[in-house]
Amino acid sequence: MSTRTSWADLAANSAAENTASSGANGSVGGAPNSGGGPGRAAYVPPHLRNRGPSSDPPAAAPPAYGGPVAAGGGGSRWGAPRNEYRSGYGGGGGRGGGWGGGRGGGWDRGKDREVNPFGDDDDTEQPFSEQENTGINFDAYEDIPVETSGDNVPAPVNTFAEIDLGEALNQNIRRCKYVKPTPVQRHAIPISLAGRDLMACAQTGSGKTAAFCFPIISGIMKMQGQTAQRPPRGARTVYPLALILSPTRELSMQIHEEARKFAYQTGVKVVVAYGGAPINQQLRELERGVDILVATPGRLVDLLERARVSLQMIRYLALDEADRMLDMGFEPQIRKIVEQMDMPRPGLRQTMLFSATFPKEIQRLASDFLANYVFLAVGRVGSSTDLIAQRVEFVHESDKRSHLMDLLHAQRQNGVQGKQALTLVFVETKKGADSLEHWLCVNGFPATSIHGDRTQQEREQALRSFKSGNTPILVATDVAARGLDIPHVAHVVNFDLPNDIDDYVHRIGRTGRAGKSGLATAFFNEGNASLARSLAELMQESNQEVPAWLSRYAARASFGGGRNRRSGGGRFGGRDFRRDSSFSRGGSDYYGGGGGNSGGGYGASSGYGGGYGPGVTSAWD
Ligand SMILES: Nc1ncnc2c1ncn2[C@@H]1O[C@H](COP(=O)(O)OP(=O)(O)OP(=O)(O)O)[C@@H](O)[C@H]1O
Repeated sequence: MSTRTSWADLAANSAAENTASSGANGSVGGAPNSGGGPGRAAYVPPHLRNRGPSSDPPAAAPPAYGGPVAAGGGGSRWGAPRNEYRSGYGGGGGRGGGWGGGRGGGWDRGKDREVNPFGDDDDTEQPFSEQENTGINFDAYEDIPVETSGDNVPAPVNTFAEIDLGEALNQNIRRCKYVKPTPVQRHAIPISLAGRDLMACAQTGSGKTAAFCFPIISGIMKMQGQTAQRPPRGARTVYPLALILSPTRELSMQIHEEARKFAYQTGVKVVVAYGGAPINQQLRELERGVDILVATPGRLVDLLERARVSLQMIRYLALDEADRMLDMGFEPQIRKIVEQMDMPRPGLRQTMLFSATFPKEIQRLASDFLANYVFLAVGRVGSSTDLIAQRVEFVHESDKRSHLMDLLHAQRQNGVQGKQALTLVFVETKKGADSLEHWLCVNGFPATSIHGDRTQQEREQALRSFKSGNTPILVATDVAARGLDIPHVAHVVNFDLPNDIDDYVHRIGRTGRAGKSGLATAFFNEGNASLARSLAELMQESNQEVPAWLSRYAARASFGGGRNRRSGGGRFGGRDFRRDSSFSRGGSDYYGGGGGNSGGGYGASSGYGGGYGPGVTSAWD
């Protein structure tokens, strides 16, 4: 295909950038440019993997992905078992509500034993100006338009130093080598610190996790000097002060890892609970004390029903991937957690919703959870970043495998100094993932897979192996589409395109993160006609070259009324649904009319919950 040369160049550039700073990725280097060279883990075909105990030794190596629960074996990081709420910890630190508590107060006894999540025990302080997060190109974000709406929106800041986050947290920000806030952080952090509810939409990879973690950690640090009222206490019930919900186990683990770094030596304890892992270990970890609970909805409901967690003391609620959390698949569970248990009402708690996409219908649903909130959009709602070069190639279903092989061969040839760039390949079904993985391995391309039919241990092992470069190709269903921050992913291939353009945005967002560039290639054929228009629009908006044939598909399509209209309307501005006078329930430009779009409307699209039959992507936990 004529795009081949330019594709290869792009892949090489993207790979170069994504491997340039791969000091932490040393295990990649063993087999220069080789797919299946010596030293690779022995390949086990998918059909043999679920038999008997997994060949993966549990937590044999320091897990790149959390293993926070399994890693608890060394005893409590916090020393003596903690009480569950703030008052139990003050211990008379007695500095009042100010920052004294950040370093002082009754927490010191536990801090000494806290595992250092940075692994840099020398603790050398660096000023903000003398460090950098390697490879971050902040200029890439400078021109992005920002829109806020709501009453009395607090002003943005330009530096972390301007924000009163507390010294212990500031030190962790320096340890993370975050020199200055990303645009979403510049706006969202002051809004949250001012106590306002927030619905925030910002591009993939632009630092949303820190944007909701910093104010939560900082707020809890401020509470440390205060005396909270003890709730009437069940035998072993714990009372977190903050709850962060996310749709997948791996994303919850990742948020936990991040939050633990940000909270290091602040005295704020972060615990994670997710399905597929033994609940007893999670219960033990909770019993040692929890300020911030990161969880997937299913496991949290379980904990609530066992009365092991109470939400009575929640002051902060954050929904990451909030549009996903409120679509038809998850909404009932989220409503149960937020509205039907003992969580304080909107206004009595602070609620933050974050995502890269926010369809208006979901915005409307989400507003039930918020009080007098600020709407923040960094870039257009649901847009993708220009940092990702997007390619769409017309590939018949029967040619997809050989086409993928061509891409991978080209990529191998352009591999940079023996370091193979990571490639993430999205497919529609779990069976499809297994079979493509098998085929790739048989053909000399070490691959692994992640999907809902694999055990949690297998999922985590697959991610570790991918991240380390041992298996530089990961075949995934949508379970890996959102939120995962995997360094060095140079190329995302949409082997099967999703039905929903927002899913496409999240998938390609696994590359081109934190100012780095990336490449996304999609295989398009007649079966994807319903996506043509929104895809062409998205590409145009992100300054990508739209192939003429795709424009023809887009023009031909009378699919405009369906779900695949771009999130939030067609121009910058007016994307807060409260501003859109034409918006009303059931009459939105998203769900009305329908046109013959197979992906259109609730229920029909795989992106919207229902119908998880065997072999069908059921990505969510
Ligand atoms: N201020 C900062 N300076 C440098 N790097 C940052 C900064 N903030 C975040 N990062 C890094 O940027 C990367 C992406 O951040 P994050 O995972 O929070 O993105 P996101 O917006 O949540 O993406 P997604 O929409 O895919 O979930 C992470 O590796 C994070 O450590």
